[in-house]
Amino acid sequence: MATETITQTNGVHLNGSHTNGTSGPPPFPDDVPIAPLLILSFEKLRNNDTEEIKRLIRACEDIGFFYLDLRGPGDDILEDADKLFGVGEELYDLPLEEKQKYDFMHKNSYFGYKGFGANVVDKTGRTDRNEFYNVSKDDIFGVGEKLPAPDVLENQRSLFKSFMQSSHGIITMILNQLNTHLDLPPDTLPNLHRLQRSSGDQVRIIKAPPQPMDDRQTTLGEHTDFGSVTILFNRLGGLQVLPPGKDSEWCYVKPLPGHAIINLGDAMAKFTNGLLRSNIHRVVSPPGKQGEYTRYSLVYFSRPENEVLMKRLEGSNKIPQLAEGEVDEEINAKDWIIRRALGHRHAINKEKALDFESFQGTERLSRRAY
Ligand SMILES: O=C(O)CCC(=O)C(=O)O
Ligand SMILES: [Fe+2]
Repeated sequence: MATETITQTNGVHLNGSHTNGTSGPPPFPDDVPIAPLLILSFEKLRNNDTEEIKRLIRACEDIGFFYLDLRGPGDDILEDADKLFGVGEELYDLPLEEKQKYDFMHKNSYFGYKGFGANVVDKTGRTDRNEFYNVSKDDIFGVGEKLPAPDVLENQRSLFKSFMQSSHGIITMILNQLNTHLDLPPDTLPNLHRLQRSSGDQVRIIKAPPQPMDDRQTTLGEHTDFGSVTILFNRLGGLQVLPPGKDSEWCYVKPLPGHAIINLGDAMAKFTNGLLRSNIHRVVSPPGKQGEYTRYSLVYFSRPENEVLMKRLEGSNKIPQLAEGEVDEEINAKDWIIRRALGHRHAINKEKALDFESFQGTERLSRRAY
């Protein structure tokens, strides 16, 4: 598929709007529980709008998820995202044997392809219902190993580079705002996430086909993200978050055209000893009639540079002390992410893949009741 023709698929404009009432996926239903996430403006945040920054802090402390309205200053990344959804469709149309050539788990790498059902999603041993492909930022920026990739991806390196650069820019802005709020020494957080240094940053493109009506299971098991800040583009529903609180229930995150969904990961919870929240989420079948359609999603995961330790940061009076007798594990971001990302791959872990505790990130912190 040529890049010029990928702006429209199944009657749905890839920015999420419905273009005709007949052939495209139906709108997100209005009778399912929806997470009340704050909608923040990229424009206002970048211009240091005081009220918007307060809302950012509230979102990062309370639930660790928010929408970011990208329209205007983020039009470039919105366009890149549209194109990458098209690239994703081409990628998953490749024959399975071709895609499997790019599964690098046996080399202890989580970059490249993960086949349908390759991860265990719960303690009973059920497996996931999606395929995904991780493209490494270090590879695209020439600061790490160049991995083999299919032509549909090789031919789009400049598109990946542009999308990664914009994503990294948005994340740096968010990290700067959090750095100021936390009273950390200037640039502490951005300096742990430099674009030209080796890290586990990656783009992920996910495909989840429609599931049979009578057998709809979790597509992507519940988890917290492994790194720092995640930027997510959704077209169809299916993402759910478990808000804080003892009796809380899973709520859908409704996709909004022109907006990204942003969430914090384990590193931000570890750096701030739980002051900032890395919230549990999962993906299920898209709700209502959307469940009859293939769900693609696009993600940028930012992670601390490889050698950064996943522990409470020094230098801020706002970050709570560790509890008496508590010590942070001495593990760097690289090993943390490998442990979490490859832990549930049953082909390399056999029965160990069911030992969920040993691959946990900050889920327990996320489950804390207020
Ligand atoms: O597909 C989505 O909406 C979310 C994916 C996700 O949570 C992940 O890949 O970590
Ligand atoms: Fe996630």
